[in-house]
Amino acid sequence: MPTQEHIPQKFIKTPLTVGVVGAGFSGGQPRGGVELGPTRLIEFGLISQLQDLGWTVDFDEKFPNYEHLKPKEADIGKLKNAKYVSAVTQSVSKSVREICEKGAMALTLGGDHSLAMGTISGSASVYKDVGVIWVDAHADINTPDTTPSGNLHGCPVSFLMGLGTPVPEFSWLTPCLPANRIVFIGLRDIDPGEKAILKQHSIKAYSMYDVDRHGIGKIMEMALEYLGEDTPIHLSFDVDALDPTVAPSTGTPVRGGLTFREGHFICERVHETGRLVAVDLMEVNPTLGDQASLVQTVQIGCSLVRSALGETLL
Ligand SMILES: NC(=[NH2+])NCCC[C@H](N)C(=O)O
Ligand SMILES: [Mn+2]
Ligand SMILES: [Mn+2]
Repeated sequence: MPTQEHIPQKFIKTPLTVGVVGAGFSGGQPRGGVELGPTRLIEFGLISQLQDLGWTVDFDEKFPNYEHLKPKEADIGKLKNAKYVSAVTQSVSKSVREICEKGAMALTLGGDHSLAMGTISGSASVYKDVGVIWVDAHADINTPDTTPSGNLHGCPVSFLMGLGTPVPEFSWLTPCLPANRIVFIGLRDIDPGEKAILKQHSIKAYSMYDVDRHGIGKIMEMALEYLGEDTPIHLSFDVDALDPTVAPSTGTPVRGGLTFREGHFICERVHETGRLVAVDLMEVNPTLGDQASLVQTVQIGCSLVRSALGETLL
């Protein structure tokens, strides 16, 4: 039974359907455990919570297992696991595209943030003018040339934009995200090469300084105005955007992050536009920290998704 009335959705067909991609993949970074994110989110009741909000949930109980895509020689130069990341994100891209083609909302549960190469290329193949709201402590815009770590979860945005030296193994990923179709919110840990890229391409980015200065309400109005009135929106939410006291179980925590309410407000405000077409919830690593940290982080993951799909306080 729907517990509340829905804001009219401009791009999603009724009856409202959400297609869930459980992307248990950790190859874009070195810490194990983030591949268990989707399993835990679902164990904590996410599917039925979305049904309670009135959504039809299209979800294949058996998670896509990506092991069979794992090549023997995975690295390419300093890019760690690049062949593996390429194969998995290509598969995720197809899943997200198929969901969007049906007029359903695509919800991808990560897994590490390299998966966004797949999710955003998938949504952008259906919605050509999609605007991305990227909520993260990090900009994830290192190129193969600038990455200090070689971890591809720090690189998806540059791959989607086609920046830096092309990597032949990623030739399936044609640039689909112009620099003026993304807004960052929550940044506070940017590598020098990333800073230069953000400047050079005049990319719209709100750091935690900006959130403190203007307040999250104003930041969201500016972000939405920047992307335009009619544009479909893809929300890519890295749980490490939240302060580590709020969401501790994540691989690259950075202090000084978004509060519980600021994180939820972003999701609520995006829902309210009626133009959300895809959501990513990334970097929940239920193996980091103690039991209380795990429960707290997984629960907040579920509630962020609910807010993006229409849960309201009143
Ligand atoms: N999705 C993330 N948590 N990304 C963290 C990236 C950290 C760092 N900038 C790197 O390139 O390695
Ligand atoms: Mn991050
Ligand atoms: Mn990220």
